[in-house]
Amino acid sequence: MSYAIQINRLKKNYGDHTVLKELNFDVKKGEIFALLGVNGAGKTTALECIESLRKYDSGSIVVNGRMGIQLQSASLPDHIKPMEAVRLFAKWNKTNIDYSMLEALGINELKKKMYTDMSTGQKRRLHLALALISNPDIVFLDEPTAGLDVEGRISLHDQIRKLKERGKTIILASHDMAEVESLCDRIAILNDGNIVFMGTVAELTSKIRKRYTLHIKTEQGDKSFESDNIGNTMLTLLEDFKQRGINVLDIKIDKGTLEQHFIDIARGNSK
Ligand SMILES: Nc1ncnc2c1ncn2[C@@H]1O[C@H](COP(=O)(O)OP(=O)(O)OP(=O)(O)O)[C@@H](O)[C@H]1O
Repeated sequence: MSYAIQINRLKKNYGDHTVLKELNFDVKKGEIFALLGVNGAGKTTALECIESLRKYDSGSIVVNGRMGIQLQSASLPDHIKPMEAVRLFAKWNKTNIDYSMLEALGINELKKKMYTDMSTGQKRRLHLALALISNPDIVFLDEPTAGLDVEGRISLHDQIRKLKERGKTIILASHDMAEVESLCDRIAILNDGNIVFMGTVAELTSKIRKRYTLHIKTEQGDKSFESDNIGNTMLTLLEDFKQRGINVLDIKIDKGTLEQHFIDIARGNSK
């Protein structure tokens, strides 16, 4: 197995607040890997430790490859134009400009705009282009599509998938389960400084397919029941209502969504 990133017992405190409690995980070469968690779970801190932007207290981080890091929003001067930023980054990285990559990300269309006049989506595309200037092996994205409209998200997701096709490893932080479901090979969910789930989206999905909520409306009122075996539960309940002479007016079945399951796990409510 070939790893892009190996994290071993990574610990990070801010003063007496322990944000990462001995995290262990690996990112395989060529995969799209997501760190998920609710606000404040420690995703950005973990990414910044791996990116060498932040010191950590103990543990080890091994990175096998060159890193490209997507900037946070509003991190360029207001009056810089996209190609000025691209040339600056190319110079810093001592590399030639890959015009086909700029074209693919639609940077050419933005030529005349100043950074301050660009939309959120345009800024994110530029940030991604700048992260890719050095032709990195591993690309770090912190909430890459936050604040984008549907079209912007689809377009950026396409670009991220193309990076994977070109053999890049992508590690991203997100709290958007839908984004992760459509994009990622594996995910780690952070809660209170620990990894509480690690696996593929399919593995996470397979857990929730079993969870149902049955809502039954009767003449005596409404009741809800949680069940892993919807067939048995429904038969038992209907038999019980029949024996007690209660008239059932309506039945509704909710399947747990990935989003709900993620929230349960991320908040530590999972059974
Ligand atoms: N420089 C800092 N000094 C002190 N505490 C910090 C610092 N940066 C982050 N924290 C705290 O560490 C915890 C984790 O923050 P972090 O930004 O890593 O979380 P996150 O999962 O990325 O959150 P979000 O989804 O809101 O971006 C939070 O409680 C935050 O307040």
